[in-house]
Amino acid sequence: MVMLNSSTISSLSNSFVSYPNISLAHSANTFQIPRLPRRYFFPRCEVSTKSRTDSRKSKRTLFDNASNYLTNFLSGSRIGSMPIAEGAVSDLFGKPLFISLYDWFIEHGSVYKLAFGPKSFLVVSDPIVARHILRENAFAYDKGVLADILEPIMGKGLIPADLETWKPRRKAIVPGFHAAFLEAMVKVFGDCSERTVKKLEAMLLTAQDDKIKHIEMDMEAEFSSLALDIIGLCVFNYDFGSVTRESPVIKAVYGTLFEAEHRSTFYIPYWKFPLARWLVPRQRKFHEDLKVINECLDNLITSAKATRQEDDIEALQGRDYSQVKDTSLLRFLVDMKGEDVDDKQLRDDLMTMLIAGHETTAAVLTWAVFMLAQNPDKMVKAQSEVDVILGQRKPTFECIKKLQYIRLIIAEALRLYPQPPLLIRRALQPDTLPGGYRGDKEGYLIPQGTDIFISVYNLHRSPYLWDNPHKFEPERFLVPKENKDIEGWAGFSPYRNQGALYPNEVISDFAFLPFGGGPRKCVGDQFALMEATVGLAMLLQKFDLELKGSPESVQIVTGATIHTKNGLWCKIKRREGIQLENIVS
Ligand code: HEM
Repeated sequence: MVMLNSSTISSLSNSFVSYPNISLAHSANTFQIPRLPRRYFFPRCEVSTKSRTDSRKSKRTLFDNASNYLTNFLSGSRIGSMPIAEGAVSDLFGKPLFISLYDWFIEHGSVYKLAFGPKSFLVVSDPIVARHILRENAFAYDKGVLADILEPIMGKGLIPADLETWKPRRKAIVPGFHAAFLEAMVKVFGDCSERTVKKLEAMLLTAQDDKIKHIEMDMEAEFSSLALDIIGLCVFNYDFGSVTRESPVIKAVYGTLFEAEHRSTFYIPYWKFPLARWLVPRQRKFHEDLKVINECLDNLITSAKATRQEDDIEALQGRDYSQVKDTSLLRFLVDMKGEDVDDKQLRDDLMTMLIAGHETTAAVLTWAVFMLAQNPDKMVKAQSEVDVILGQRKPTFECIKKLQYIRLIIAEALRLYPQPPLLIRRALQPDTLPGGYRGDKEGYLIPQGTDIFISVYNLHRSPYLWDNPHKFEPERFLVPKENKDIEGWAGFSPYRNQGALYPNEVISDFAFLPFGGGPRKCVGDQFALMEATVGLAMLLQKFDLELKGSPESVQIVTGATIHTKNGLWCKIKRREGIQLENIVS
């Protein structure tokens, strides 16, 4: 998934959006975008622990109130009465945008307007408003600037697709993630995770020869390879084998991901300049990478179409999924239609899955290990569960159902580090947002073209919705959160009472929405959750993990996902008494 950060905010103002000027609440000293020194034009922002000054508060003057009033009057809407976080651009640098948005959420409330220069953005950290935008009035919004960034890479794939393209494609793709398919995919998750485990084991054995008891590994890089292999096999039945080797296709995939990330974090939409693709070296490389992947995907599509499996088609049409031999999504999409699917559309769909499903899952595993390493008691608890449920076996679908604590660790990692931390929408028509739980109870009328960030990060760490919001407590999902104060929010019911394997946005009434919600909710949610559960369980089955340095030394950067600046370096030891060679299916 691709998210926006500070500099993309600026690129929004750079023209590809036609947006009514809904805020006049900036003054000369806050409108600094054009004067940014060049050093700010870098793609990533590091977290800074430096506390923010309160200077903005004092800048809220009569002028603000007047401009609020004027905006209100001019737009004929109530948006002007919304609290405003007005920014000096410098506020946004030195830490990721989503962290700044959290500070402003605490200061200004759960729906506020972020005014930068001539642009305003609504920042939503309210479950009732999020539910309205994502579910109740979902088709009144599109993906706004996100679609502009992703379209050159994903074409008309599901994420950037306009509503007309999206509807039939979503209908075609969703059955490919049917429970019976997922059950079959669990085997792929186990086989791929086993490769990672064996790689670590082989390195440990070599180290042992030199009397070294542990190895030091960047687990973020390992999870990235693991997730790439899994997505390749499950989506288009292609074995990248990236855990153990490099190839031009793998390099091209990483190159493309890097470019997607760079675009999401750069000030100027440079890829839109007419000659950029020939003149700018990184653009040339990007187009070469894209060509390599597209050729690979085209070959896979041609081959899938040429080898249509009659039995599989019958089984698919009779919904007898257990009889289907090739469970990859590509096979499903080709066979299910029973007729030629437009190759370009198919390629866009596959490319979207590749990008949407790769880094996101790798990031969940990364942050789960990061948190576990700081909570050794919880690591021991998780390992005990793995020992009891799995012993020395690889997980099956039935085992996943029993690995409750591992599942909750994955959910808790997603709560603390949602991927992406912001969801992006643009109003296609005027809309009335419901009243939030803090601030204005009457809600706001927003004009067409309003750009919105739904801050999943803020919702997941909201002190109004969670006890100890910043603490790693997987057990929290077992306890109901009674709601006495927030009108219109149903509160939180324990996930297991609802028959769900994992907590979700429904049981938390949009307080926990790691996969979004409503019609454009992630199609791969169960896939990703099970994949992460299997990967984590198999790692803990064999190894103890410790952070190599202090937790503070693991710096956060944002791009496509929340990830680390220099990797998640861990010390890895084999667990006492565990013999890796004994893994059985
Ligand atoms: C932990 C891993 C993952 C996370 C956290 C995640 C998160 C999300 C989120 C938040 C959205 C909604 C975006 C929005 O509303 O703007 C989304 C959409 C989507 N995701 Fe995922 N995702 C993950 C894994 C996957 C996987 C494994 C796949 C496919 C194999 C996938 C495919 C998609 C697609 C196609 C969409 C667009 C759905 C639509 O617009 O209809 N995701 N994802």
